[in-house]
Amino acid sequence: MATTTSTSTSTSSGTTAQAGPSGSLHLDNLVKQYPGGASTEPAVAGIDLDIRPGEFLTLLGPSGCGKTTTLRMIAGFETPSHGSLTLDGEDMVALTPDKRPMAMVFQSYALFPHMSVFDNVAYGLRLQKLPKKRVQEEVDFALASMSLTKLADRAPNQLSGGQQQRVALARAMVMKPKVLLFDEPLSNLDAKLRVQMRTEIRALQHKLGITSVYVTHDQDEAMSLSDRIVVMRQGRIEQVATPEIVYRKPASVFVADFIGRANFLDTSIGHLTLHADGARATVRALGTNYTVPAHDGIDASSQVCLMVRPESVVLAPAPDAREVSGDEGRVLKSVFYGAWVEYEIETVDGNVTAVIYDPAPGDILDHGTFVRVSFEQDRAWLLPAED
Ligand SMILES: Nc1ncnc2c1ncn2[C@@H]1O[C@H](COP(=O)(O)OP(=O)(O)OP(=O)(O)O)[C@@H](O)[C@H]1O
Repeated sequence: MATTTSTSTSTSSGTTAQAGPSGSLHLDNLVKQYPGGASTEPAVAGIDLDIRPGEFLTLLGPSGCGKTTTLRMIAGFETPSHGSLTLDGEDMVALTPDKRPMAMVFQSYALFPHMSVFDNVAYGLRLQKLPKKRVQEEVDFALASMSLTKLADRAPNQLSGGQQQRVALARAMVMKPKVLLFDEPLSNLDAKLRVQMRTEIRALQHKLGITSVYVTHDQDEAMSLSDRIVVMRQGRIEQVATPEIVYRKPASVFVADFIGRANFLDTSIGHLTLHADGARATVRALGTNYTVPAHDGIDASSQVCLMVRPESVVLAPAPDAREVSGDEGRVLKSVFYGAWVEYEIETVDGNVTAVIYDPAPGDILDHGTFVRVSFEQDRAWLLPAED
């Protein structure tokens, strides 16, 4: 494990590991119960995950759901109470963090304050007693990759937060780990820098092809960085899928609510059919019948709710409408954000949020305006209802 205090790329036999196309992580029923009494729920309550070589996987979820504990078990900073963890078939649980071919990037950067940028990045390689020339070459390359060459002689306290995090990244990548672990690395940076850094992290990870596990509670970060997202809830996995699937076909109301914004409309199933590309159900919503894609965990008698993302809501003029009924609703609120307008509309099924992108000049609906409200049925998603 490459951190400020230890090194990476050594295997259990103590030999130097070479970076390769491998990096297949397997978590099997991983449990962590912190000491604190039998009634306490485990922090991680049985996680199964196959992380593919070169994959960028993000653990996402609300505070306290067990993301960091899972990452720390992978790193070796926490010992699992139960379950197994292997990397390319080799048991990791038996190995101390310094023996795991992994490197971690922390939220706090964790740089040595008394060392220059160059020495911070060179630290792990020197511990491995690599020849001086090789250390120079490897560090030069890592610094150049992170646009840090000109800052090589500076101390960490002479750098901005973004630059310090770049040094931490360079220090991790120079060790050529099989797995890179990220613990909310961008949380201390301002919003603009976070966006810039995540682009850099993704580009670097693509280039190096190192299996990466990233912890965040920022859904934009998860969506923009990940090959797959693991949404966690109370120590368990709620869904593992690509960002698009997690957004369009969330496994639960919890996931739908956590990722992006959504309207949830109470409805019931009129008819349910199975197709090659999944289930479809006819439902009644906003005074109209729709045929919508449906979660495969529901049957004709399930209690369901319909997820409609705000950008899938369609508004049309309703000049003759005088009250909220059928598909006719009334604008309660409109907020202009420049690239889009957000409306809150009173409908027969409760208040609905609609987002209209690129509104025409002068085309913003006033409070009290009546509109026909519908949605793009292929973009809706029928889910099991949740309390
Ligand atoms: N060292 C510890 N001892 C006891 N309980 C702990 C310890 N570390 C974490 N916990 C508890 O385990 C649960 C999961 O914590 P964890 O830090 O893994 O969550 P998280 O999803 O990373 O949260 P956050 O986003 O706030 O960092 C929480 O209930 C937390 O209070």
